[in-house]
This record gives sequence, structure tokens and C-alpha cells, in this order.
Amino acid sequence: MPLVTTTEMFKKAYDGGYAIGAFNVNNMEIVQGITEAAKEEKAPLILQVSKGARAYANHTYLVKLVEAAVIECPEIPIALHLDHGPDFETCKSCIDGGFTSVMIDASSKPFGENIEITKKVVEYAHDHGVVVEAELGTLAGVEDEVNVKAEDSSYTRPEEVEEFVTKTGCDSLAIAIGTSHGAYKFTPAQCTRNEQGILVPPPLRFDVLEEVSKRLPGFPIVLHGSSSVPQNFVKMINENGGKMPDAIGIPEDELRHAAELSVCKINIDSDLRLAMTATIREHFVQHPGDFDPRQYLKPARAAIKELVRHKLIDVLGCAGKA
Ligand SMILES: O=C(CO)COP(=O)(O)O
Ligand SMILES: O=C[C@H](O)COP(=O)(O)O
Ligand SMILES: [Zn+2]
Ligand SMILES: [Zn+2]
Repeated sequence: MPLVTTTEMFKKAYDGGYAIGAFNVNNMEIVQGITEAAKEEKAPLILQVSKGARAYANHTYLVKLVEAAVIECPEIPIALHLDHGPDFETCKSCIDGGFTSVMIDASSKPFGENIEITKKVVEYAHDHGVVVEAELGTLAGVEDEVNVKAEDSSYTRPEEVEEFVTKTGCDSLAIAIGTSHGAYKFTPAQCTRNEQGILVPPPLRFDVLEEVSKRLPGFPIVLHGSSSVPQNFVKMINENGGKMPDAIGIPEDELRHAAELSVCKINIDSDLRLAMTATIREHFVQHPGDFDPRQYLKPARAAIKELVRHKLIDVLGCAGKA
């Protein structure tokens, strides 16, 4: 089947109490690792491309890689989504250039301006059969080299969501409930220790999510910054010449719970980066003579595939839903 929008996927995910994985892609091995897992697990899939990915790999290369994945995986629905579209022009260029979904992220702008910009993108997108994700609230962390400090982040205000969705006509809404971008989502000081001595981060604001959902019944909610920062990969990185002290992510239990509620799209990028980097670092230490990129990119791709398989089956609940 050709690239699809997220409309049908979100409807089924909302009613079925699961979420679709939205994975960031930057090169061929990442596209292949993700799509091979989704194909084998019969999971609907969102592949997303950031401004940084377009700058790194080039729009055409990324679209063609995703189109190749669509040919290789005819049995699963795949959407191609622009992640964190910074302005109308970038969204327009992706809408004109083959994407089926775009995010306009004007969440750092004042409420009225966010509505204006989002509405303009929605009008153009809907005229072209493309769906739009918008955002209310500000996540902490790094995206496109912009670093939002924890003190500048803010939770979504539930009292704003109905007006925002009605006035903009957006198709899904990303909200801020305590997730953040990158591999350092919490400091150890913010965490407590459980009986096994493992750091447990402060809980997500499920009260905010529930209040939002009450005001927007049936409306798909999106969670950004939802990597769990698997500690086995952090350990592999640190034991093989890397230096990632205190990398902490979102506990999988919380993501599972969010997926059962109104969250229909869960964004994961950092975990893919960790899987790839850990595998390559270990490979270089174990095989110092290797210099053919295929020797280390092959296990890196396999690590991404197994990570994604785990997310689809054990976290998102979307395996078998294609
Ligand atoms: O939100 C994301 C992409 O938009 C990715 O978040 P992570 O950094 O937690 O993977
Ligand atoms: O939201 C952030 C995503 O992880 C994309 O990251 P990037 O801007 O470094 O490509
Ligand atoms: Zn944002
Ligand atoms: Zn994001």
C-alpha cells in the first residue's frame, strides 16, 4: 500500500488502547532496522524526519528511502511525518514533497500566535490531503540544536486545548506532561531509588493528560521525548570508551499506561541513537581491525531492529495491529 496519513491509525489506536511508534530516521540503516521490525511484527508505523535530518541526509534521500521501505513492506501502513516543523515554509515543502503528515511546532510562541501559524499550516495541509500535529506546552531538552532548559519548560494548560483545537483544526496534539528530548531527561537528584537501587524519575503528570482527554474526547494525543534510555545500552557505551553519565529516560510502564489512554503516537529517537552507538562502540573495541562500514553498521541495524521490536510488542502494544 502507498504511504498513508495517520487518521485511520490513530482512530484504531485510540479505540484499541494502544499507541503507534513514531521513530526518527536519518539514514538507510535506521530506516531498515525500524521497518524490518514493524513488518515482522505487523505493526502500523510512523517514520518521522526532523529539520536536522533533512539538513543531514537531504529531503529527497529520506523520502526515497522511506518509499523503498513502503515497497519492501507492502503489508503494513506507513506514514511519513515531519517532526517539529519550525515554520509554514518547512511544512509546505514537506507537504509538496511527499509527506503524509506534518507537525507545526509553534509551542514556544504566545498562544494566539501558535493558533495563527498552526491554522495556516492546517489549511494548506488539508487542501493537499495531509494531516497536522500541533503542540501546546514546552518540553525541556534538545531538539534541532535548541536547548530548552528545565526551568523554561512548561506543562500543557488543559484549559487551553479546546479553543486551540477548534480554532486551528489540527488533527492531533502534542502535550507536555513531563517528558523531554534527549538522553538526559532527569538529574539523579530529581529521582528516587527503588529496592534494586535503580533510579526512578518523578512520575509524568497523568492528571494533565486526563484533564486534556476529558476536554477532547476521542482526540489523538502525542507524546514527544519518550525514549526510555535503556540502561544496558548506556552501560555498553560507558564500558566501551563512551562517556554518558547519568543518562535517564521515561520508564516503560508509564509509556504503556499513556498508550492505553488517549496517547496515540509516541515519539522515540534517542533510544535508536543509543542502540546504534552502543553497538558500534562495542564492535570497535572487540574488532579493532575492522574498517569496512558494513562490518559495524550491520550489527547496529540489527540492534535497532530488536529495540523497535521490543517497543512495538512490549511498550506501545501495536504489534499485530497492521
Ligand atoms: O520527541 C522526539 C522526537 O520528536 C524524540 O524524543 P526522545 O529524545 O526521547 O527520543
Ligand atoms: O525532537 C527531537 C528529535 O529527536 C530530532 O532530533 P534532531 O533535531 O537532532 O534531528
Ligand atoms: Zn516543541
Ligand atoms: Zn519531539
